[in-house]
Amino acid sequence: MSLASNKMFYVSWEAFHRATKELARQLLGQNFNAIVAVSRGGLVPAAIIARELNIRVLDSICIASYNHDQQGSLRVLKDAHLADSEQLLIVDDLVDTGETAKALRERFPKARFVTVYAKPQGKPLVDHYVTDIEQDTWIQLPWDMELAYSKPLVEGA
Ligand SMILES: O=P(O)(O)OC[C@H]1O[C@H](OP(=O)(O)OP(=O)(O)O)[C@H](O)[C@@H]1O
Ligand SMILES: Nc1nc2[nH]cnc2c(=O)[nH]1
Ligand SMILES: [Mg+2]
Repeated sequence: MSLASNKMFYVSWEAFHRATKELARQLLGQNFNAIVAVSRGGLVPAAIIARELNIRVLDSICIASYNHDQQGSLRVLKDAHLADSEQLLIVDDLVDTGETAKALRERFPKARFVTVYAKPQGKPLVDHYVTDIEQDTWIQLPWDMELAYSKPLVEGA
């Protein structure tokens, strides 16, 4: 989707931390021994989950497919070196069309794949997620935003 739809879901750092901790809670007891973070968006939730589940082994796979909100062809810029296994957890911030998730499923068929946010098209590809987001809504993540002055309502838009 594109920002042209105007529907936004704004996520604060606190909300992102809370949702990611909830994701970690869902994973408790599953005995993961390593994490692959899907860079860049998956780096922050991967660090939070690693802390909550006391996982000390992390690697990254660097994938780019969007230039801001425009989806392009998917490029793997750097692969991960950890072996595929059922104890391996793949972490990304969100799943949208599912194209990134599909590539990860092919690369790591045995691993579990989790995201914090999921839109309907990508949802069937994740093992766990926390928050449903409509397909036509753009998720604004905290690292892409800054605090800004907001005009009082009486001054009009
Ligand atoms: O389900 P999809 O339609 O494939 O979209 C999901 C992917 O898009 C974003 O990454 P992006 O490619 O923008 O790179 P980034 O993580 O570096 O921001 C997001 O972090 C997911 O990895
Ligand atoms: N920040 C952000 N990145 C995305 N990549 C694919 N979909 C999205 C989205 O809704 N928000
Ligand atoms: Mg990403």
